[in-house]
Amino acid sequence: MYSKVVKMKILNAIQLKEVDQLTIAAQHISSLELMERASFALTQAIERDLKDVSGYSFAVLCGSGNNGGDGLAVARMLQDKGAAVQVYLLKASRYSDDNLQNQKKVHPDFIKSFEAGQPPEISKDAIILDCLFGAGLSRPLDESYRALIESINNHPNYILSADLPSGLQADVINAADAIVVKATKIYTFHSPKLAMLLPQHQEWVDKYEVIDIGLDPQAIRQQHVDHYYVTEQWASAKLKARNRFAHKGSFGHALLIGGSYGKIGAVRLSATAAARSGCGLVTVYIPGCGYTPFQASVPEIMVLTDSNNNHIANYPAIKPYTAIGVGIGMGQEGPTGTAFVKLMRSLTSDTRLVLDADALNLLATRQDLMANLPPNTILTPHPKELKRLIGEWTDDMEKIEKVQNFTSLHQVIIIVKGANTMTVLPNGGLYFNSTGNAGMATGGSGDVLTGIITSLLAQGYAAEDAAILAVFLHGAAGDAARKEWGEESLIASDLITSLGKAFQHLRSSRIF
Ligand SMILES: NC(=O)C1=CN([C@@H]2O[C@H](COP(=O)(O)OP(=O)(O)OC[C@H]3O[C@@H](n4cnc5c(N)ncnc54)[C@H](O)[C@@H]3O)[C@@H](O)[C@H]2O)[C@@H](O)CC1
Ligand SMILES: [K+]
Repeated sequence: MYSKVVKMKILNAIQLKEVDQLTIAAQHISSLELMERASFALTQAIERDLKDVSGYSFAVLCGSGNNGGDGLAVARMLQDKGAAVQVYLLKASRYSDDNLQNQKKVHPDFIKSFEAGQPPEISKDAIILDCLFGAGLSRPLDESYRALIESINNHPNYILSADLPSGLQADVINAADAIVVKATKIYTFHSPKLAMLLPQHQEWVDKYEVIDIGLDPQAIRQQHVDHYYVTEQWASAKLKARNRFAHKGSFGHALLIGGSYGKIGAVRLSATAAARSGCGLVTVYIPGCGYTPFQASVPEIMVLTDSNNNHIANYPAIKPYTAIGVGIGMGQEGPTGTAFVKLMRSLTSDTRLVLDADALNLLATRQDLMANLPPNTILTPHPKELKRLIGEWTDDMEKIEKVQNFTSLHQVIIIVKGANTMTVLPNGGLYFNSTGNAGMATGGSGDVLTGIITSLLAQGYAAEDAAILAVFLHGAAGDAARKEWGEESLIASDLITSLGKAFQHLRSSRIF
C-alpha cells in the first residue's frame, strides 16, 4: 500500500535496471518471473482496453532485448486468451537470456524472423504490438530501421507500444528527425519515461498508461530523482479533510487583484474558480467599470473597486487576506505598473502570493522586484511569459534547467503550463501533471488555474502542495468537462462547473 501514496518517481533507464535487479533480489524471483509479471500486467491492460481480445489478431514485433522478451511473453498470453497472434522477430546476432527463454515458449510456427531492412508484410487487420526497443535503446536508430518504423507508422490499425515507442530514447532530447514509432497508445512500465513527457516529443506520444509491475518500494526509495509524476493516489492523499465544525472563516480569504476595461471576465473566472475550490471567502480588487457586472453576476464574491474606472491604479491593503492572486486580465498601463511596484514593496515574507499574466510581464521588466517576492511565491507563466522571465531556450531540457535555476535562485515556484504541466519547486524538484486535455487550450483556462491555486493557498495548503494539487484538479476538471462537452466546445467556464466533479472524484479515491 505504501507505494500508492508516495510520490511517483520518474526513474531513468539506468535506475530502472537497478530497481529491476533489487526487486529480483528482494522478492526472491528470477528476472524471467519479473518479465512474466510485467507481460501479464500488459496483457491485462490490453484486454481491458479492447474488452475481449479473442476476436482480434495481433502482429507482435519483437526486438532482441527484454522489450522483445516482453513481446514474446505477451504474444503467448494473448494466444492463450484466444487471439490470433503472429510474432515477427528481428534477426540479431545475440538475444537477451529472457528473450531466448520466451522464444522457446512460443510455437515456432507463430514466429517469423525478419531483417530490419526488409520489413515484414503485416495484415492490415492486425493490431501491431511494438516490442522492438524499450528503455535499453542506447543510441538513436540508424537509417537501416527507417523502412521498418515507417511501415509500422503507416499501418492502418492500432499500434500499441510496450514501455516506450520503439526508437524513442528514454532520458534525452530526441532529434526532430529521429526514427520513432508513432503509437496509438503506449503501455509504460512503472512510471512514464522523461522523454514521453517533453512537449518537444509530442509527435510520438499521444495516449499512454502507466502499468504497475510491483517493483520493490524500498529499491525505488533509494533512487535519487528530481522528476516526479503526479498520480491520482498522491493528489488524493494531499487533499485536506474538511473539519465538520468549520465555518467560513476556517477556510481562508482569497483576494484576487486584476481586471481592466474589457477584461473583467478574467477576474470573474479566477474568483469563481477560487470560490469553487473550497476557500471560505473571496474578494476581488478591480477597476471601477467591473463593479456592476461583477456584483450582478456573482453574488458570492465581494468586490472592492479602484478609484480608476478602466484599469488598476492603486492597490488595496493586503493584511486581511490569507492569500493573494495578482495579474489576471490586469493590463500593463503606466499607473497599473506603478501600483504593482508599490504592491510588491508592501509584501511581507509571510504573504502567500500567486503572480499570473500581466503581473509576470511587469515583473519581467523589473527583475529587481524579484527580491521582494516572499519565499514560495507561485508564478504561472504561459510560454511567452516564461521566455520574458528566463530568456530563450533551445530545447526542453535547457528550458527545464533554466526554470530550475530560476526557482532556486529566487526561491519561487514556477508552473510551466502546457500538456503535462510542470511545477518546479525552489529545490529544483519537478512535478509533471497527469491530468488535462487539449480542450483546455482555450481563453480563460489559465485564469481558472490562478483562482484554484489562490484558493488552496488561502486555505493553508503548503505552497508546493497548493501548486501541484491545483494543477491536478484543474486538469481533472478539464477531463470531466471534456466528457460533457467535448474538446472543441470546452470553454473556461466549463472547467469551473466541473471543479465539483474533480474534487468529488479525488475525495472518493481517498482511503479516509
Ligand atoms: N524494470 C524493468 O526495467 C523491466 C524491464 N522490462 C523490459 O525490458 C526493457 C529493457 O530491456 P533491455 O535493456 O534488454 O533493452 P531493449 O529491449 O529496450 O533494447 C535492447 C536491445 O536493443 C539493442 N539496441 C539498443 N540500441 C540500439 C540501436 N540504437 N540500434 C539497434 N539496436 C539497439 C541492444 O543491443 C539490445 O539487443 C524495458 O523497456 C521493458 O520492456 C520488463 O521485462 C520487466 C521489468
Ligand atoms: K517498444
